[in-house]
Amino acid sequence: MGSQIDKGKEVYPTSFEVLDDPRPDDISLPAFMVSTTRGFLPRMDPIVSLPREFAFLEYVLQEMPVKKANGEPGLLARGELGEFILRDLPDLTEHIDTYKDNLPLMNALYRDYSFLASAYLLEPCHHNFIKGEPYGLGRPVLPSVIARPIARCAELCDFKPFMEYAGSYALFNYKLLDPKGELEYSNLGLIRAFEHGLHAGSSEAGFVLVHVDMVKNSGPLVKGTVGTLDACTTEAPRADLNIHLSIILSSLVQINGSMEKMWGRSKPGEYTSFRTFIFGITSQSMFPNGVVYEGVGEDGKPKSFRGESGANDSMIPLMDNLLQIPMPDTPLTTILEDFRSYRPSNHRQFLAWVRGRSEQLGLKNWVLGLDADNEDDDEVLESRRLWLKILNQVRDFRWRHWCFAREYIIKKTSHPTATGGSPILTWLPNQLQAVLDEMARLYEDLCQRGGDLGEECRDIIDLVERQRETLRKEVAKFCEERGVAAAVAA
Ligand code: HEM
Repeated sequence: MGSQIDKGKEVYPTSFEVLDDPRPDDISLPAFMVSTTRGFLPRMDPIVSLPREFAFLEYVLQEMPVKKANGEPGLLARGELGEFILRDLPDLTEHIDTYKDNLPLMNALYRDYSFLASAYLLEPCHHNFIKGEPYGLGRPVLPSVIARPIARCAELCDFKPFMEYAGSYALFNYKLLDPKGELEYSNLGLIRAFEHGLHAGSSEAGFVLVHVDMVKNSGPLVKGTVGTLDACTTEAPRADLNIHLSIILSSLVQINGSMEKMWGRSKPGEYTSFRTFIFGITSQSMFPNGVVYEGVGEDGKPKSFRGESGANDSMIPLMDNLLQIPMPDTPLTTILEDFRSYRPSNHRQFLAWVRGRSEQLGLKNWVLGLDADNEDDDEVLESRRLWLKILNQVRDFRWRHWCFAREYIIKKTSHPTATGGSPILTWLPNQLQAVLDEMARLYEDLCQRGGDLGEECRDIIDLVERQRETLRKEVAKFCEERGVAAAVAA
């Protein structure tokens, strides 16, 4: 990564090395580095076995789930995890430094301690939930036997000392059932779970593994993005740019196709029960005063972190940055920006580089041919169609996502905040609305400039108009029912 461009408040790296070879055996590099082959997945499949010094940690994690791998009820089912940890878990922090040069292993330990931390903090809420009561309060203090080691691993891996989406719950938590087999859905299982996730076919496993299955397709998304940015700086014919845009488009079609399978792989009626364990501290009623990390830091002040959320996945933010999708200046967008810090640092830098580069090059105007009138008209028209179709995939993702939120969460619980701490009724619509607006605005502008964008783009824009109206009505209805101020403009 090169030096930084300071653009107002924002600082962007001026260069970034995307790996072609993810170097899976190199333990000196962080587990998460962006590549054109594995995209945003870790460079290697996640580490499953821990060194012998951590045998007790492994034992607790296997005893912990509501339903253990052998089908018997575990510590969380009996409400005994907290007591067990306080009584029996040794402080293993000193052993971490023995392995500190092995960064993928540090990532595995970070994952494992973050599972233990969330299970410990939220165990009381789980028991309130299964009695049909509100979540009540989580535990306000994380004991030093968890707080010290998670803080150390997180420091070494550059994560927050709390469960994250990529580094822990989702992207570093799958294993190949047949280690010699392929990375394909039928060959995937979870390494760690809270509820029934150690069982194939459970909704908890399906929820996590659909994310993995989608991100598996992100290599071409990365490759197409880099190719598009490069095409803007070379004398290559515009047809080359259109090839890179087509690669992005087909990758997104695959990603959305995989996402659609969520409905069957993780049942809407079963989501809220394992979800209890992935809530964060920030903006949650369960932790009104934050959480004290015993034995960490000098001041003993409570800490607060956002919870695990797909919002910290990097694929859609990559498109937001490349396509320069304008987000409204609202407190909801501030949350979107805050989510940026909950990603592997290499993902963060890549996204910042794409954002800076796209703006610096004036990519949107160039791809859409808005500044020049001496280019090959057919190829420019094709670039415009591809840009709209890529935006349409971002819309498709966010629309489906709104449907997930409606069916898996809003209709099942009145808890007002999502796991990442965003307001459940208004936050996803904030970004979906922004994409719909951008598409409608661009289409109108491009039509005024002349040239036929074709039947497919006309159909896309018809759908955009219908969804804008449906979204507005749905959000208004839910907000009225729950006494929340609607954020999606009429
Ligand atoms: C049953 C399925 C799902 C549910 C119920 C769900 C729920 C949510 C919720 C409530 C949020 C709001 C942020 C927060 O946590 O505070 C969110 C954000 C997000 N989730 Fe999911 N999610 C699901 C599946 C997925 C999948 C499979 C992905 C794939 C990577 C994903 C990626 C995202 C992204 C990118 C955002 C940010 C959206 C934006 O920028 O507009 N989610 N999710």
